[in-house]
Amino acid sequence: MSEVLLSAKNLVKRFGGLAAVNDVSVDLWRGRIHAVIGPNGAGKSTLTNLLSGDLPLTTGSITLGGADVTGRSPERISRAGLGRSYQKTNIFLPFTVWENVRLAAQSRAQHAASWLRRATSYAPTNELAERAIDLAGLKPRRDAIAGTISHGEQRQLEIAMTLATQPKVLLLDEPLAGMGVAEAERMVELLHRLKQEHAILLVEHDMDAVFALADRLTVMVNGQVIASGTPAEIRADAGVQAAYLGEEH
Ligand SMILES: Nc1ncnc2c1ncn2[C@@H]1O[C@H](COP(=O)(O)OP(=O)(O)OP(=O)(O)O)[C@@H](O)[C@H]1O
Repeated sequence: MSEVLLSAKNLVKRFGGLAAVNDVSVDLWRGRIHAVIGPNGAGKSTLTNLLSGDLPLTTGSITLGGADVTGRSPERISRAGLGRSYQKTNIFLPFTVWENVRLAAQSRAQHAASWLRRATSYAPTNELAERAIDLAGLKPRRDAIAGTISHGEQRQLEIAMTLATQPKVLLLDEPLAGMGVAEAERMVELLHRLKQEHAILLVEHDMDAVFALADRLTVMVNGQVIASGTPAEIRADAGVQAAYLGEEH
């Protein structure tokens, strides 16, 4: 069933005199992919950093799963259900796919007395890791060393590591960057699968993928939203064509 999992209202981020994000509001729904597009410097990464708590807001508010998470640390926002994949990879290359995902799942399960627990009590963490690997389509590569798998598979691994923390909302920053055609197609299929259970915010430069995937789009230029709507509405928007899409096509 569709529901708003994340709601950001009137977000502003100023760096000195520059409003990198200027009065941006966005709702993320379970079952929908919401893409944010715009030219370089539009404020897409800054917006993502505000939603994840990696940057403090100047003003604005964010609710996640109904709870007000405004001003919370990235760790607390993550625990409240937000999962984020970073452009820069967090993968331990000498470890296997399984070990990487297991560590990600474990990082969430850890608490002060975890060193007292018996190995058998880690079963739920193992299950989480197995499920995340399966969902990310990496089962055949489960025991491969992360440094030996393809670039596309490493991006899938980052998503599996994010899924292992059981997020409700996924923020994906350029998941298709540097991918070949076949890898990109696989990632598009994966994102289609993931949206069934998650709300997804997608920042991506590959416009073919964006228009194939997005249910809603927000177009940013110079920190501001110049249009928001369905892919068909955005395609038909004269302002968007002039400000952004016209540059590309
Ligand atoms: N930490 C910072 N300090 C000062 N200015 C910043 C900082 N981070 C970003 N900016 C500025 O904010 C504006 C928005 O940058 P941002 O990286 O969010 O854009 P973007 O849309 O993600 O661009 P790209 O597509 O190139 O990644 C730019 O003018 C950038 O120079």
